[in-house]
Amino acid sequence: MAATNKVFVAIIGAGGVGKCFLSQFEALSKRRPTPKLSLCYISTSKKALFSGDYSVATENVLQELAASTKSPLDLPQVADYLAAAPSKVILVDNTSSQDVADSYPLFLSRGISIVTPNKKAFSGSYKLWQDIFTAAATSGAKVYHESSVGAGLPVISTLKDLVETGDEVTKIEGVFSGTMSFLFNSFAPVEGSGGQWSAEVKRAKELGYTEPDPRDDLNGLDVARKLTILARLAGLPVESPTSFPVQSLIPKELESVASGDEFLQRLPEFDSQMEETKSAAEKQGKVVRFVGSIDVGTKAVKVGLETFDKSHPIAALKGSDNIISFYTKRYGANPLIIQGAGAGGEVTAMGVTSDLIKVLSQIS
Ligand SMILES: NC(=O)C1=CN([C@@H]2O[C@H](COP(=O)(O)OP(=O)(O)OC[C@H]3O[C@@H](n4cnc5c(N)ncnc54)[C@H](OP(=O)(O)O)[C@@H]3O)[C@@H](O)[C@H]2O)C=CC1
Ligand SMILES: N[C@@H](CC=O)C(=O)O
Ligand code: NA
Repeated sequence: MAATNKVFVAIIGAGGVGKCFLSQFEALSKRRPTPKLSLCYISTSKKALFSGDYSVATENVLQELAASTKSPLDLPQVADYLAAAPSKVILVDNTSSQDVADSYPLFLSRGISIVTPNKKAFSGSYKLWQDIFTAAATSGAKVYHESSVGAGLPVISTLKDLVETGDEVTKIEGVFSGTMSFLFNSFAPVEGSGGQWSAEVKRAKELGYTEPDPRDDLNGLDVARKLTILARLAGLPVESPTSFPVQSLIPKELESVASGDEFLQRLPEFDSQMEETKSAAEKQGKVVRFVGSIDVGTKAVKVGLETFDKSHPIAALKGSDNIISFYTKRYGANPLIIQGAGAGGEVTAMGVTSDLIKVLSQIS
């Protein structure tokens, strides 16, 4: 393959993760002069920066974006614009948008590679999953999504390595949500009395751990999406994240509130419900934690609350830590375990940036 001396990068989404990605991208561009990384498009849901000569300055890009009078292009227009670029293009999707995710087959079929922390494409319908990987295989464009599970922790790459080297994954289990980990570690700690449930939820949002709408974490769907992705990579064609049992921590009375903000405002009225769950575990000398598991043999996937002895590694997690155990034929009774921060802008952006580096090494 002829060496490509320039690669264009398009970014959709400039929120908590997107901002951290931008600063990592700028530093990477300085560290790695070849191929030259050139920003050619950036947008939020309301504003965009792009130009006929495919050149967008990275200096003060967030201020320029905020001041821009240009609206984002429609997704098919973005695909046309990027496909006509005079060199290879990598699209970075830093949104949680289903519409953007649904367009991956289009982008990939036009030769545009994708890196993303967005779970929606890989945990939507099984058909979307197949369309994405078929489009990539056909066009040769690459698609990487390490931060869609465990943020920057090497969860997806490890599972792919296990499968591709011929190991047999029998079970995957652990704590897959940075938000849920933070909430239970601070609300029901192994030592001390812990905080107020609703106040901890607000803190998790302020710290950038939650999904844009924190109800997507509390209803268990975020963990269900991650398990759907891992199950599919392990060889189970799970149809969707709602095709197996998922426990929601949304109080019944708040299921139909209109917005995430109203939900957060009213959540303190229901703190007693989580206090009861916590006390029931305490009476048995245990703590409660939100976990998930995939049993590959029986095809059973589940997500919900479980109680743990205080000495259990899951009970002893700190901050937003995830812990993910892979049980495989080669590793036998002692699983391969990955542990560390599972949410937060910088650690998530790190997974996106490292995916970008992987794609660069394959297309340039
Ligand atoms: N936060 C974390 O710790 C982790 C996050 N992730 C994933 O990373 C992604 C980003 O999360 P986060 O940065 O926290 O979310 P934010 O809500 O902070 O940012 C989302 C960004 O995407 C933009 N956006 C949303 N929809 C569209 C659209 N249709 N077109 C263009 N731009 C759009 C928003 O623009 P506007 O502001 O105009 O709405 C905003 O700039 C999500 O998929 C999340 O699941 C994964 C692992 C960990
Ligand atoms: N909201 C998610 C973010 C990472 O995927 C979480 O809390 O784990
Ligand atoms: Na990861």
